[in-house]
Amino acid sequence: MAGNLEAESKDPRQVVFNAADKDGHYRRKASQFRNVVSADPEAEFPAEKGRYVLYLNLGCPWAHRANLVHKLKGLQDVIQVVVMGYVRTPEGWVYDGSEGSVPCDPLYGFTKHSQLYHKADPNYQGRYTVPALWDRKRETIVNNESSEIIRMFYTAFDAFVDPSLRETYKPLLPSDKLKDIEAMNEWVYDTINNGVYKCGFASSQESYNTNVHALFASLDRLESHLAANQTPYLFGDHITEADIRLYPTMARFDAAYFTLFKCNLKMIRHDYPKLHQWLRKLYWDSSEETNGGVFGSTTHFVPIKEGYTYTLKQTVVPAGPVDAILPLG
Ligand SMILES: N[C@@H](CCC(=O)N[C@@H](CS)C(=O)NCC(=O)O)C(=O)O
Repeated sequence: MAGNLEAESKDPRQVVFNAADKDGHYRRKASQFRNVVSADPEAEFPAEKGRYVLYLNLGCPWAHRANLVHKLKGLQDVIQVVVMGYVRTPEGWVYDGSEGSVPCDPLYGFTKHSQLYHKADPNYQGRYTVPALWDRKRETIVNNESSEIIRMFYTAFDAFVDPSLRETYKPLLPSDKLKDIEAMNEWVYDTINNGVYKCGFASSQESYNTNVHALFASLDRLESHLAANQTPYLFGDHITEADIRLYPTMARFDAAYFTLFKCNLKMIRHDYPKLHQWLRKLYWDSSEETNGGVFGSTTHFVPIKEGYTYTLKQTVVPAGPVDAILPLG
C-alpha cells in the first residue's frame, strides 16, 4: 500500500510527515512530467531564451542539483528561477517570502506550488514536488525529475551560453566516463541521495537498521574511491555529474541528516577525511571550475536545517554542528 503525507493541523510547523509505507519502508514515487527540452528547433519543447522557468526551494537536495547546474552553466539570463518557501505545509510548498524566496509566484500570482501543477494538469494526482521546469508558452510542466532536468541543462541551451561553459568545452558528462558515472549514480542514488530519506522517513526499526548500514557502507565506498583515485573530483580533475549529484546530500549531511534523519554512525567532518576535503573544496571554491563559486552560493543552511526540522514535525532547530561547514584546512 502506498505511503501518504498526512496533514493533521493547519499550522505549517505541525505537519505530520507520514511518508513510509505500511511496512515502515519509505519508497519515493516516480516523477510524472517527463518531457524533454531539446536544442532541436523542431522539437516539441525547443530550447529558447526566456521560455522556461525553474521552480525550486532552497532546502530540497533534488532542487539543489538543478539550481547548481543552472548556475554552473551560466543560464541565469536564459532560464528564470523562481524560489518558493522551504517549510512544507499541509498543502505542500507555499510562497511565504522566507529567506531567499519570493512572496508569490511571479508568473500567475499563485500562493501554493500545487496551483502550478493543477494549471499544467487539472487532474494531476501526484506530489507537488520541486524542482519543476515550466514552459511559459505551452503553460505546462515539461519535467519534474531533477536527474533529467540537469541533463537538459548540460546541452540543450548551449547556443545561449558563453562558449567556455558549453558541454563540448567543459563536459559535465564526458563520454569516456559516462559508464563509470552512471554506475556510480545508481548506488549513490539508492543508498545515499535517497538513502538518507529511507533512514529519516523509516517508521520501523527494521527499515531504519537496514538503510542506515547501507548508507554508511556506501559512504565508506566513496571514501575508498577518492583515496584510490587521488583526484580532486570523483572522476578526475574536473567536476562531472557524479560530483553534482553527490554534493547536495553531502552538504546537508553533518548539518541536517546526522541529527534529524538519524544518520549518525559517523560524521563527514570527523570520519571521512577524503569526502570532507572534496566537500569543502567544492563549497569554498570560487574559481572558473565552479563558475565563480556556485556550490557555496547555492547552499543555504538556514533553509536546510529549518526545512528538515519542520518537515519532521519538530519545532526546535538543532544548534550544531558549528560551523555548518568547516573552513578548508
Ligand atoms: N525524484 C524527484 C524528487 C523530488 C522531491 O521529492 N522533492 C521534494 C522536496 S526534497 C518535494 O518537493 N516533496 C514534496 C512532496 O513530496 O509533497 C526529483 O529528483 O526531482
